[in-house]
Formats: sequence, structure tokens, C-alpha cells
Amino acid sequence: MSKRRIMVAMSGGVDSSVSAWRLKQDGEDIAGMFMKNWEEDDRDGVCPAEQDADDARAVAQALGIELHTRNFALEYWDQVFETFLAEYRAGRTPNPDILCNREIKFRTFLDHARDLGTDAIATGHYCRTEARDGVHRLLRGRDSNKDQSYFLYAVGHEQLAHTLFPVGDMDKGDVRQAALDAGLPVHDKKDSTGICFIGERDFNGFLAKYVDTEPGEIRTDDGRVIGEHNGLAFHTLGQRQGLGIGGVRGRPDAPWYVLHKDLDNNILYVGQGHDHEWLRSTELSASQLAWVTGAAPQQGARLTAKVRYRQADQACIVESVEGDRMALVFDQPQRAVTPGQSVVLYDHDECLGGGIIDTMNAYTP
Ligand SMILES: Nc1ncnc2c1ncn2[C@@H]1O[C@H](COP(=O)(O)OP(=O)(O)OP(=O)(O)O)[C@@H](O)[C@H]1O
Repeated sequence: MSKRRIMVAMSGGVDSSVSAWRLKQDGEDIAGMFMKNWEEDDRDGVCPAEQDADDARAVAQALGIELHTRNFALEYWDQVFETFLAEYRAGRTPNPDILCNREIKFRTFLDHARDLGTDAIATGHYCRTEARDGVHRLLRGRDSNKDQSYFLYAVGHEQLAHTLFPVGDMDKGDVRQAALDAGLPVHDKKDSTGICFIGERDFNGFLAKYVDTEPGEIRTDDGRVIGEHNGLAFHTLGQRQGLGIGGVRGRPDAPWYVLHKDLDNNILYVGQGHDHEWLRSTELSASQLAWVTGAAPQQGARLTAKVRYRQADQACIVESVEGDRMALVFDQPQRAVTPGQSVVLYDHDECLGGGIIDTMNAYTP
């Protein structure tokens, strides 16, 4: 049997670099691909993507493998960024990394890798897969601190069958150590943070270029108008900073939190108290459902869920799944369940899939 060929998605970061190195150590026949998914605009001369491409090139050279580069900026714009903007325009808070995984890394990239005659792809995500009864399942990464299965819930088993996660069984510390031991030039490179196309720059300034917003009233939970917001899109439920208002009523220093966005009337409701009761939901509904194996969980199933990345597992019950709509009930109230974000379901270590949050039962004025 001829040896399989693997295309490693190489970002120039430490995780994908160690992924490539591990596969090479295992004697696999590998090549790398760097994707450019965003055309640079006005980052004051700083061009992180160029630096990343250089890093990917340096790692490929150190490993003695071929590096392909592809520009998927058009695909990214159409399939990720347009949806991202549409969600913000609708007053919701999207997660573009989840869409990027589904549409770009595990579709466009996978297709390109196949066109180049490779049999599988590899990425540096902290996840694992397991084939059971011939169907590939998605498991959490072994390093619970770095687990990225939340971002991959919308990738199906057909794609996972052709995917390797070489660092999914490693701790981040061991990955960095491996990079150092292997002499990879990126061993001490900083982890990337934030949304990839925005990077470190001002988020609201970026968004304002694409989304028209109207100023409107800021009201307190007891109905007083205490200021003006600059556009509901710039505010996220549960968010603390950036309201530009002082304290009132004997609690001048207590921080304010976004409690509710009244989209019909363009009013931002705020209140004092991180765990304000208006932010608490015990139920939510979600749509745009995606199940890794293709099978939805049973009604009544007791599972755990995350309504945001890095949240601890929350016990819940699947109240209903009908067509493309699911309702969940949580054992404990959840803070700041946010429309547009994803709810992801787990059965112990297995990530089953999830959907995009539409409504929750937090109090609304
Ligand atoms: N520009 C890119 N080109 C090729 N592959 C990429 C690119 N960006 C991300 N990837 C792939 O997706 C994986 C997860 O991306 P993410 O942005 O979460 O990076 P990360 O966890 O910081 O990993 P890394 O340390 O490899 O950058 C990467 O490990 C890599 O395999």
C-alpha cells in the first residue's frame, strides 16, 4: 500500500508547527499549507499575516517540507465575514472562528488539500477524534485548559475522518517544550488572541466601518435614562466596560453591566451587579444545529453544555429537538446567554455538536 500524504495547516504558530514536526517524526509524508484569509487593510504598517507566513516558511524549512500558500480571502469574506456582519447588524454577537472552521479550514482547505492529492489534513487544534462503529467522533483535547472542541462542533464526521490533530493528546507546556527541543524557530511565539482578522486592534472602530449604528438611550433596570449609547452593535450582554457612564444612587463606584438590548426601540438596558438577575437564564433555544455524527441527541438526554468558550461544563437536559430547533434547560441559571453565540453539547468527553443561540428566558423589560 502506498504511504498516505498529509497536508498540515501551518499558521506559523507553535501548535501547528509541532503538529507538523510530530507527523514528520512518525515518518509520515507531509507538506504544509499557509492560508491567507484576510487582505490587510490599515494596520499602520504592521502586517501580522506576513510575519505568520514567514514563520510558517521558516518552520517548513527547518523540517525540510514543502510549504504551499493559498489565498482564501474571497471565500472567507463570502462565507464567514458576511455572516459575521449580518449577525452584528441584527444585534447579535457571532463567533466567526466557528464559521471559519466549518467553511474554510474543514471545507475550502480540505478540498484544496485533496486536489493536491493528499489523503488527510492535520491542524494544531487541541481536540481528538475516535472512530466508533465506523463513525468519527470529536473528543475534547487532553489539555482541558486548551481544549478547542467548542470551536469545532460544526465540523462533521466526514471531515473528521480525514483529519488529524497531532497535539490533541498533549498539554500546551509539552507542545512548547517539544518545539524548543526540536529547534523550531517559533517555540516561544506568543499565542494568537482575539478574532483573527481584527487581531489586536480596536474592535468597535473596526466594526463601525462595516455596520451602521444609531445612538440611543441607555436606561437603568429601574427605567431611568442615564446616558446615550453609540450603537447597540458595540455592546454585548453581560459586558462591563465601555458604557461611559458614572455610577448613581449611593453606589457610585459599582460597575455597570449590559443587561438587555431592546433592538426594536434601540435602547440599552444596564444595571449594577455582575450577576444581576436580568442576566440569568435557565432555558435557551438554538437553531442552525450541527451534529458531528449527524444524529441529534434524544429528547430528555442529560448532557453538559457550554454557552461560551472556556465556560465550565453546565449540566442540562435536552427539552426538545425538532427540525432545526432545540430547547435546553439548565440545572443552574446561566449568566449572559447571548444570541448569536454557540451552545455546544457534550456527553462526557465527546463533543456532540450544538447550535446558535436565538432566545433565552432571562427577564426582559
Ligand atoms: N493562516 C493559517 N494557515 C494555515 N493554517 C492555519 C492558519 N490559521 C490557523 N490555522 C490552523 O488552524 C489551527 C488552529 O488555529 P488557531 O487560530 O486556533 O491557532 P492556534 O491555536 O494559535 O494554533 P497555532 O499555534 O498553530 O497558531 C492551527 O493550529 C492551524 O493548524
